[in-house]
Amino acid sequence: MKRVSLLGSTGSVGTQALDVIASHPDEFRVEALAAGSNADLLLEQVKKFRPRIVSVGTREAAGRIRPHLPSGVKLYWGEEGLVEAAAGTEADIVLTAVVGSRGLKPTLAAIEAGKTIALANKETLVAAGSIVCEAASRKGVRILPVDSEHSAIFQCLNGEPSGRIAKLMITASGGAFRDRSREELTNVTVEQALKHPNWSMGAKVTIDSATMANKGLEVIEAHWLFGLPYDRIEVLVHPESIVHSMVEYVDGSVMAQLGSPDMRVPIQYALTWPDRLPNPAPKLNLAQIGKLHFRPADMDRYPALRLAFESGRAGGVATAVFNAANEVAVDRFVRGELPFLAIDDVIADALESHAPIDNPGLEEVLEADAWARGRASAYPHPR
Ligand SMILES: NC(=O)C1=CN([C@@H]2O[C@H](COP(=O)(O)OP(=O)(O)OC[C@H]3O[C@@H](n4cnc5c(N)ncnc54)[C@H](OP(=O)(O)O)[C@@H]3O)[C@@H](O)[C@H]2O)C=CC1
Ligand SMILES: CC(=O)[C@@H](O)[C@H](O)COP(=O)(O)O
Ligand SMILES: [Mn+2]
Repeated sequence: MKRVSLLGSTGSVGTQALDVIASHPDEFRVEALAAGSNADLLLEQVKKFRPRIVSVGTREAAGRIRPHLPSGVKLYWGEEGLVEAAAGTEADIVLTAVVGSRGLKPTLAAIEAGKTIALANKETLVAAGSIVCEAASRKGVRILPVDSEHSAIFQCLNGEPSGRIAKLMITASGGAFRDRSREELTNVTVEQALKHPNWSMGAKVTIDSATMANKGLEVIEAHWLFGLPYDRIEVLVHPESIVHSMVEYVDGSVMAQLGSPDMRVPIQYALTWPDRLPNPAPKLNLAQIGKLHFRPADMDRYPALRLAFESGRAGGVATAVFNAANEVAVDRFVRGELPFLAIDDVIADALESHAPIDNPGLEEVLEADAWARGRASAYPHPR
């Protein structure tokens, strides 16, 4: 039986992870659940999965949930609560499914405590890939990908050494506005941007899909997970989201992983690896789908993707700046403070004006993240 701590249990990945866990009750036991403010759903989850530790985002949320918790369940809140849920239990594996670079400290704490990481929270690797990977390798801890593309690559690699890989091909749906030109994006609404063509996901990653900042984050995530330079990571627009990514080997052979666009498959694979178990996701019917399409990603159409490659190549704190500026820009777009196209401008502005630092330590990454948040928050509101 694997013992699991789940960070972000009330979100899209979190709830699907609990579906997977509930469908294999003899395989998993939930040690900790951490969420932000959705106290009602968290309480339901606590009653069903009986974790030993629960954490919520704020003191207020803790006050709301406290009177209803079963006896014996320890309650924490805030950044320290996330760290406690990640590292303060007997869990074997920590599934990190919070949004944003707030996942960094708990992930590092879990690694230091020797836990296997099932990583959905890609922003953590983007903000501090070298620090996280150094810690994981020093502690002998595995980071198992949950993100669908990285799970696909992990499955295609199947343990092959990196010397045999020619390149990674990461597929991208093209997001909510893939059939529009850039000129047609001037007045798009939040509601339109939240309509992903293939996946049902949380708001932030759905907006990131529409700008392709998500693919940019995933390119950087792949660089750290699989150790390939950026010129051997390619992005292909694949509108059907059936091929989740591919690996080309040095002999020209290409391995692809296919499946219905359903996150329960990669979530479960990270939890059961190296084993596989039945999964309730709909099975693929290729005869019904008939055709699959691929085209190169246009960096002028999707500046956030170009900026992600540039920040990845620049290294140091540039990717932390890219990520933090994007988080703030998306939040400001969702709150109606900025137009959709300004998201790219906010990221570009932060990257142009940041102070580069090579080989940053954790404090320097956190400072760069905070600086970029301040810069992006002050980016002028259009008249
Ligand atoms: N959704 C998907 O299919 C995929 C997502 N990912 C990645 O996985 C991560 C999660 O995405 P997704 O599930 O869509 O996001 P959601 O927005 O659906 O969920 C986010 C989770 O984080 C919790 N949270 C928010 N603030 C805090 C806080 N301060 N402290 C603790 N928990 C907090 C939320 O709690 P609450 O709701 O209670 O406030 C919620 O449980 C992201 O990094 C995303 O890029 C990767 C691949 C696919
Ligand atoms: C399901 C998943 O992994 C998301 O990150 C997905 O990749 C979003 O789709 P696109 O970014 O390809 O639109
Ligand atoms: Mn993905």
